[in-house]
This record gives sequence, C-alpha cells and structure tokens, in this order.
Amino acid sequence: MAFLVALNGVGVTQNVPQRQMTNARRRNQELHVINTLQCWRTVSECRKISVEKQRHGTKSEMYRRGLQELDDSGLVLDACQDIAIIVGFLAACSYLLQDVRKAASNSLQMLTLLMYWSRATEAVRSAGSLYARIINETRNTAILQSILQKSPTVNPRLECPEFHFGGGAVEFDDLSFSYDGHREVIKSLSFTVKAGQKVAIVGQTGSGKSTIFRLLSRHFDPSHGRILVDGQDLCHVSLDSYREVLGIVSQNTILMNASIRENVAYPCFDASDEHIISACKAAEIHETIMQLPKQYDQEVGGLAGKLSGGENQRLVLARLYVQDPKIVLLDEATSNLDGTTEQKTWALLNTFCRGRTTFIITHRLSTIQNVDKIIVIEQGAKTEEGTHAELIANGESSYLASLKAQNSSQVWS
Ligand SMILES: Nc1ncnc2c1ncn2[C@@H]1O[C@H](COP(=O)(O)OP(=O)(O)OP(=O)(O)O)[C@@H](O)[C@H]1O
Repeated sequence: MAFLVALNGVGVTQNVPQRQMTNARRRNQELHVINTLQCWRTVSECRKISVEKQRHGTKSEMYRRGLQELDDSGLVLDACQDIAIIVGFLAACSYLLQDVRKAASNSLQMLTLLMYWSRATEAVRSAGSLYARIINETRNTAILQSILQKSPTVNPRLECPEFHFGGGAVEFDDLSFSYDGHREVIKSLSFTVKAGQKVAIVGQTGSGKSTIFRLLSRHFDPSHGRILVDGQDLCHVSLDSYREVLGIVSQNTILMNASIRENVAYPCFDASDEHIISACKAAEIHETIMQLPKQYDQEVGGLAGKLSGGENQRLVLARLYVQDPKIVLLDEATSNLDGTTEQKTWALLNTFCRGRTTFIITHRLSTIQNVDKIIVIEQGAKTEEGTHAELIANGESSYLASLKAQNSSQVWS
C-alpha cells in the first residue's frame, strides 16, 4: 500500500510541469483568437486570413498534443497503479491462503481483508486525482494572486471624503508623471484654470496631452505634485464622487454591446426616453437612429462596431448631454466628423459647455481660437500658455509657427 501511495505521489508530481505547459498553450491559443477577432479588419485588409488560420492551427495542434501527452502519461500512471494493485492483491491472497490452510485465519477474515484492499486502493486512486487537482489549482491561484497583488494605478482610498463641487476651478501644481517609474512623460507641469473656463491643450503627437487627461480623470495618480479641483487634492477625495461631475468624450470610445437607448443612458440608468431623445437630437443623431430597423432599440457596439465612426462619436456626445457633467474633457471629440458636421457639433458643444470647466485636446487649431486659454505641451512640459491672441502676438511662439505652417490644413504638426 505504501508503494502505491508513493507511486501516485511521484506520478502526479512529475505531471505538474506538463500540465502547466498545456495550460499555457491553451491560454496562448485563446489569446490568439481574441486578438485576431479584435484586429479582424487589419487581418482581412492585409490579406492575412490564411496566415492567422495557419497560426491558429499550429497553436491548436500544440495544445492538442499537450493534452494527448497528459493523457498518455495518465494512462502510464494508471497502468503502473493497476499492476501494483494486482501484484499487491495476489501477494495478500497467497499470504491469507497460507494462514487459512494453517487454520490461523478463517474465510471471513480473508473476505474482510480483500474488501479492505479493494476500498483502500480505490481511496489511494481518488487521493491521487485530488492531489493533482490541488496542485493545479494552487498554481492557478498563484497566477490569480500575482494579478490581484499588482498595485492599482490609483489609490482608491475608500475612507476619503466626498468631492464637493464648487464651480470647477482646476490647478496643476508642479505635477510630474511616469508610466513606468523611469521615463517622465509629464514634467513639472503647473497651470490654473478658473471655474467655467475653456482650456485647449495642444502639442505634437506623443507630447503628453492624453496623459494629462488620464491624470485629470484619475486613471493614474501623479508621481509628484498634485491636481487640485476646487481646492481639493484629487488623490484625497473619493474617486466615485469626483467622477460623478466629470464627462469625457474620447476619439475612440467603444460602445457597449447593447441598444442605442442603453448606450446613451449609460451614465444615468434612470434617464427618461424624452431626455435620451432630446440628447440625441442635440447631438444630431436622432434622424439617423430613426432610420434604423429597431430605432432606439437597435443593438450597437461590440467588436464589429455597427455604426460609422462619426455616428459612434455623435452617440457618445448624446451620452455626454444625458450625463450633464460639470467638468468636461473633450479628447479629439469631433475628429471623426466631416467638416460641416464638425462645425455644427462645435457650435452645439460651445453652447453645452458654457459655464462648465472644459478641457479640449485637438489637433485642429481652427476649433480652439475662442477658448479662454491655450496650453502648449512639448515632450511633457508646458512651453507656452495664453489666449489665441496672446500666443500669436509673440513672434517666437511655436503655436504661431504651427498655425502658419499648417494654415491650409489647420492641423497641429
Ligand atoms: N499606457 C502607457 N504606458 C506607457 N507609456 C505610455 C502609455 N500611454 C502613453 N504612453 C507614452 O506617453 C507619451 C505621451 O503619450 P500621450 O498619449 O499622452 O501623447 P499625446 O500627446 O496624447 O499623443 P497623440 O496626440 O498622438 O494622441 C508617449 O511617449 C507614449 O508612448
């Protein structure tokens, strides 16, 4: 019996690396499927469907082989166990038969021993498979734990006081930030915005504009310095209470896989139909919705994206109107719209944002000439700040240079 237990333990332990490798192959195969589906347009446009099929086939084959090897080694272990059980059984029988012959034991005792043997070997087998499961689950738990132990990008500080909106004055106070703890993406950034003002943040690609929005919407905490909103340090107020006053429109917002009604009402589940429809009218998407087969019940979103980029963006604007936030962040909010619709949308946005503190990221300088302040960012640092008139009055201004250089396209480069 001791030999059987040892055999089980050794067999299961030796299987552990193989089992882990098979699990890794399964994850690899699943990730490939998800990634290919997410990028299916690129795959199709680059004529790589057959390549991805082949890659999928290779990964599936590796996983299948891993499973097969696991099965094979399981069969070898089972066979060894069976042999050990039979040998043990025969040894016990011959020992007992001798005892019965010598009249040292009776046939009832022999039967009891045989039943004991059968139960004990069954228990050892079950213990073996339980041991294998425990080892497997322990490894999975270790992976899960390493994910759970990753430090969050923001400290949620559940005990923090609520944020109290007091008009929406914002101050960046000597703020620096690095994603990886090495390269500073935002460097000693300081500026103030009065309650209700409109501010544009402009700069070249990769200069750090969206990172400023991520910090302002508190997806990350600063590495140094602080952001004060109405005098309250964002790191020391509850995240939910702050996010309640914040409305964000980004260039590439992916819609939920749900109806148009649910998507537009997502920030306020109890929004009435009238409210949703008037928001969609304001975002100039109502007419398009009414032409869809199921109108406001039409399912949109998901990986395939069932609306055009511009229609998507207008739905996101409608969502902003439903949310009615006090502070608005617009990150290339109208970049997917055609010129005429963009102009109309900016007129609507200007009306909507009146009196709300508004931050705008845009490469189209023509849309920000009436804002209260323009901040120019270069490699994470503020290089210029002022109104459109102030910046163009400075002959050395990089804003002016960009405006002149791109006068025809009106795009920052
Ligand atoms: N999640 C991230 N992890 C690490 N580095 C990042 C991350 N997001 C952005 N970066 C880096 O931070 C820098 C600033 O990026 P950011 O997206 O803020 O630029 P941007 O000015 O908004 O650019 P664009 O105008 O192209 O949108 C870039 O060098 C970018 O590579």
